[in-house]
Amino acid sequence: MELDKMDENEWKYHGEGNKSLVVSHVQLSRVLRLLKYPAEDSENPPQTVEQAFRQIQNIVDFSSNVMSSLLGDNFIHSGEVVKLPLEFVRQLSIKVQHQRPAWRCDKVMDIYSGCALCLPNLTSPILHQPTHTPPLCIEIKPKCGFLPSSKHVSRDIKTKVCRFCMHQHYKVANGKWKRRSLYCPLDLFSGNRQRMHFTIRHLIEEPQNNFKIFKGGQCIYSSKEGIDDSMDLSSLLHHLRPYFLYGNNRINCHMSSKAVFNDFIQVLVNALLSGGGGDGGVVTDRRGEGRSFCEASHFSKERIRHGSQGLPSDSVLFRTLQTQMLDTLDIEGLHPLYRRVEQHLQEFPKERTRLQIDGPYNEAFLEKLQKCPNEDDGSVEYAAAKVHQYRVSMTAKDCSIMVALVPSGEEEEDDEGQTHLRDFISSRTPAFSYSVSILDLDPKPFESIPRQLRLDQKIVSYYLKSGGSLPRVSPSPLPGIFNAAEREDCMLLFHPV
Ligand SMILES: O=P(O)(O)O[C@@H]1[C@@H](OP(=O)(O)O)[C@H](OP(=O)(O)O)[C@H](O)[C@H](OP(=O)(O)O)[C@H]1OP(=O)(O)O
Ligand SMILES: Nc1ncnc2c1ncn2[C@@H]1O[C@H](COP(=O)(O)OP(=O)(O)OP(=O)(O)O)[C@@H](O)[C@H]1O
Repeated sequence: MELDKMDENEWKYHGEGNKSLVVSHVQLSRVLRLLKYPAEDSENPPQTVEQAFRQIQNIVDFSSNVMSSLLGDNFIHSGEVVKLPLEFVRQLSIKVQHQRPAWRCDKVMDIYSGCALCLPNLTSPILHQPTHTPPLCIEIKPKCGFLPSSKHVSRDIKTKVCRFCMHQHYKVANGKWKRRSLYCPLDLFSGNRQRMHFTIRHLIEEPQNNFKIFKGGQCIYSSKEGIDDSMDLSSLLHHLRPYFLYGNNRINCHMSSKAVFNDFIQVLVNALLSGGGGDGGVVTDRRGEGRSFCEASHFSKERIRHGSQGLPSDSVLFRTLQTQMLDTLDIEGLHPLYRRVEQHLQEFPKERTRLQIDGPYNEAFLEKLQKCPNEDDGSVEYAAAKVHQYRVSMTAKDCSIMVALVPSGEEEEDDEGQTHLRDFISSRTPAFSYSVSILDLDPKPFESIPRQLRLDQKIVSYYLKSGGSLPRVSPSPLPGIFNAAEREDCMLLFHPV
């Protein structure tokens, strides 16, 4: 890729979140992640070129020096900052505009700085030959997987119902989504295959911004407001079926929809529980079962046939959960420490640098949060270290996991000669090679803490006010594939491995 000869025709819209817009190269396995600004700032860039460059370099440093050490560097691709020709960026912005979802257009792409983050395209991890089956990539934004146990938590409900499940009520009431998702992160992070299987079905039913599927680098399944969901599911089934025809099925070409989805979910669960992130231990997640069950989950505990195995300590889910759990005080216990730092900075603004409030995100930063004492000694250093820990946990609560699956025997080297696809998932289901990555590991700003407290209060009060603690009704729009009987007894669909 020659940066001085960039051609917008070689790039296409790939996706976006709240802060960045991503374009992918039509041939190379590369993406560019560009910053976004509020639309009202579109006439005047809110930061200088140097500031934009620093912001993206901070993202790279935070990912490679801090998050990678906590999550396992084999899951992380930090990328590099690139400086692009401004004309290319402007043409690109015009080209992608009509493909952007309307609800994301309150922000515009940064066309002023020319700075971007260049990353491997995790949705097309290998340069597959057209004759080979394209890889399937599944992106999950799992959100917070534990219930707080901090003594600072003022509302009992927070220790019983997880933040995601409570937040769903608030999001639907505010019109962010039309329907509640019945996905529960505590089920996904449980390590119990039945619970994981059950909750992934709910991700498929109502993906919102938590679930996407790519085939050969193209998004084939995601939340699309206004589109008939059952049509979307039929089309997904059409895409998935060829991957799951095996043994006798390959010969007679028949497999029920239910069996296709079951096998797909089973392969995904296997990949999520497989190792790759570190020391290779077997099972070390010792959370008490009581604390790891959300009372709003639709999965009933009585259904558990096999006791929870916990998460393998080198799995992506274990590493993500451990990092999320650096939030030991809950936002309610953290906020007074944030105020202590804030007041200190008002008095001594130059201390911002020494306390590394905005970075640099280097080894010293990592050491500060890892060596933070257990007891509060009243110092600003203690408060800053707890805030650092909390911000790292926020990143882990908001990141996404990408699982790439390639039917076995089709793994190849990528354009850098690296073989990302490792191990082998083989059981009664078809065999896949896989790779697991974590994306969106940006540092959360220091200033985001007060917003976190306000949002927490709003979510909890709305949940209590709206009677959200009542048993949840299942509003399935998808008869035929996920019908009521299936939901009632997901156990019938689950094949233990
Ligand atoms: O606060 P939350 O839990 O709603 O998370 C925000 C996400 O909303 P979600 O609930 O996942 O739909 C939100 O995602 P969406 O824009 O809703 O897709 C962002 O990821 C936001 O992070 P940032 O401000 O862009 O760095 C996220 O904000 P942070 O809390 O990570 O700052
Ligand atoms: N390296 C990558 N390879 C392939 N696709 C990617 C990559 N990075 C991001 N994407 C895609 O682009 C989308 C938006 O990227 P990302 O989540 O980083 O944006 P964001 O604005 O930081 O999100 P958020 O709303 O969580 O703040 C992702 O959901 C993913 O589908």
